[in-house]
Amino acid sequence: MIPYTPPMTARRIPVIDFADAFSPELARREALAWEIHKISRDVGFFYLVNHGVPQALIDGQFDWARRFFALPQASKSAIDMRHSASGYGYERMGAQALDEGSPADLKEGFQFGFDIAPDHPYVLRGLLRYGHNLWPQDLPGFETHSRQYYEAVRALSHRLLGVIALSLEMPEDFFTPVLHTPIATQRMLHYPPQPASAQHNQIGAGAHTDWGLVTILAQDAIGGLEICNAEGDWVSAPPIAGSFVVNIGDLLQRWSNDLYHSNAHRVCNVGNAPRYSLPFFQDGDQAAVVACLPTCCSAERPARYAPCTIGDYLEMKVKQTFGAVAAA
Ligand SMILES: O=C(O)CCC(=O)C(=O)O
Ligand SMILES: [Fe+2]
Repeated sequence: MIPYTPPMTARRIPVIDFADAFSPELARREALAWEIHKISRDVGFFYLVNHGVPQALIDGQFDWARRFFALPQASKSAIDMRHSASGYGYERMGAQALDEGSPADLKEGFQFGFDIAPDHPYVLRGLLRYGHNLWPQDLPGFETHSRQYYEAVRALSHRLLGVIALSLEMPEDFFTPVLHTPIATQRMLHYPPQPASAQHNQIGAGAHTDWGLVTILAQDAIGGLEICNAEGDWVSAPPIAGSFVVNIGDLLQRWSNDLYHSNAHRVCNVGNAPRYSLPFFQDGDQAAVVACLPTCCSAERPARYAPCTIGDYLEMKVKQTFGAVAAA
């Protein structure tokens, strides 16, 4: 059992060396898990270095992001996510308000997901984020490279969730069945410099928590990501070359009975140059039920949430953050 203690206040986001995750020695993986345990109970955000994803692959994906967003608006609009039965494709500027009730975010995006057979029951049932990827017609090579990047980061998410399972005193393979047919979404985001005409509280990405299990974010050298710590202070997460920024999502917070924190964060691009980022969201299988882990509850600390499926939770969040803007 992991007894509850209140979160501490982070002033800066810690850097985790992930090399030991690849060690054949369980004791090394467990020591790493303990580091992740402490951070996840505190700020729920960390930088990951020595993560095993080749830098050339990351740099290449940023190059493709710049090329994609430089396409004519008509090419991007032709694959608008509203044309995809599961919400993949191009997200036009102002389509989403991540901070519910705030003005629309000052970002445009592109998202794609798990490559699943078109006759898979999840696709036939029209479930959110299964199948129906949309790719631009006039950007040869984009899909191939994006798929390579996706598979490398997806593999990293599996290893990370193995360590996270250990960190919660669960078997290392606890999440494996949940990762077989996942909602796993790669987003590519473009934030123009914050315009003088922005409305009150209108920024690149409004304050929000991430919804899934873990997020693995590559950010370029521009900066602008900020994270809310346990005291409610916003601390910046400046770019660190070669790192990913990893954070715990809402579903893991629920699974761990609030032991781990899915912390709010936001983006404001205050400089003069455009900012690009590549967040990957590992959310797990829509059918998986998220119910308090046995290691995270006790008579003194009963389960705080009713069990829910991953699919139901994500569908609610999509409606909240896209619905409000679409209706406006
Ligand atoms: O662009 C970033 O750095 C963060 C984006 C983000 O928080 C999100 O898409 O959930
Ligand atoms: Fe986020």
